[in-house]
Amino acid sequence: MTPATAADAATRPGYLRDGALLTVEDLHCSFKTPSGRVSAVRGVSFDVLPGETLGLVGESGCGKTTTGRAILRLPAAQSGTVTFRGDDMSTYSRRQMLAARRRLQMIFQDPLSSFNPRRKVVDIVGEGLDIQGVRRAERRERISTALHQVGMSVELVGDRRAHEFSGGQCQRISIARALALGPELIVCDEPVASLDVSVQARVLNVLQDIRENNDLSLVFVSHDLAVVKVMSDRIAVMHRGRIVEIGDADAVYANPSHPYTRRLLDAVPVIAESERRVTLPAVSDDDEWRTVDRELVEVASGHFAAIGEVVSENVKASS
Ligand SMILES: Nc1ncnc2c1ncn2[C@@H]1O[C@H](COP(=O)(O)OP(=O)(O)OP(=O)(O)O)[C@@H](O)[C@H]1O
Repeated sequence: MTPATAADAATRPGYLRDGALLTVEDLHCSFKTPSGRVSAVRGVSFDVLPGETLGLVGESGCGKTTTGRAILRLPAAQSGTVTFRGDDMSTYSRRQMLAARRRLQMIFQDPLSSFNPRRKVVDIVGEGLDIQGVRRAERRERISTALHQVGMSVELVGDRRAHEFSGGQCQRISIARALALGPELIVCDEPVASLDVSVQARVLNVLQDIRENNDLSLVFVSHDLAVVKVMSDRIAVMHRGRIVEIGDADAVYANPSHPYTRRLLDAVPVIAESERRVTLPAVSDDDEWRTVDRELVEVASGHFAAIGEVVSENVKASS
């Protein structure tokens, strides 16, 4: 996106790039509370290229979730612009916003709070398709493909109710629901934070696979810099409603410029290259044993010793 005027060019942060799929500029969000207005997001700007993952990281309460939700107007920001494929969505009507949901989706931290656990899996995954008025045959096909992409079979799980599944499986169902519409970008809000340690890596793997296979862009929100680093091409570090540092994930990791980023990094464990690949057990009947990046397991858990024990036990049991 090119600035329209000289004044725009002067105020536009230099790190925003031409050709971005999503551009967020000078976003401000606040909430009315009994004790006054809380300013949650204070002038946040970033962009995401096609196929790129931007990690949005920072401590609890710094405004990550509010930023992620504002992209989809859940709720809308007080001011600022969100541009998708060159279109300023801040000016969209409800109808236009509904249509945009085909291209922009969101995955929430707790899957069970984002769908009715008593519904059948096919109906949960088909929710967005129903809202968009997708025809029956195409609906069936899309649900089947989306479930397949998260490692589930519509024949095996389609007619079962969501409450019959584990937390990790429910998160995979919610990923399938987002995928069914064929989005170009998904905002993932702490997608593994509510999951058991051993399941987190599997869900992160599913996200990486679908991202690669669908050439998807992700905005990946997490309080855990290590998880974000594994998932992201680029990282934006948020502190008290502002982005204090943004850049290439490896560069931010190797050479953080902000003291707050350095503080976050100090909490991240380091893993030797030789110990990187491990095999994880299946977590459900339709899963297979799978070799994953140990860093994913480790950073997802933050408790490497515990995971190491589980992994070696399972490796032993299988040999
Ligand atoms: N609906 C709301 N009403 C009032 N205040 C809110 C609301 N949502 C968020 N806030 C406040 O806005 C600030 C940013 O919250 P937000 O949830 O975006 O942060 P976060 O970085 O995602 O933290 P967490 O990971 O804990 O959710 C916090 O001070 C929070 O208390």
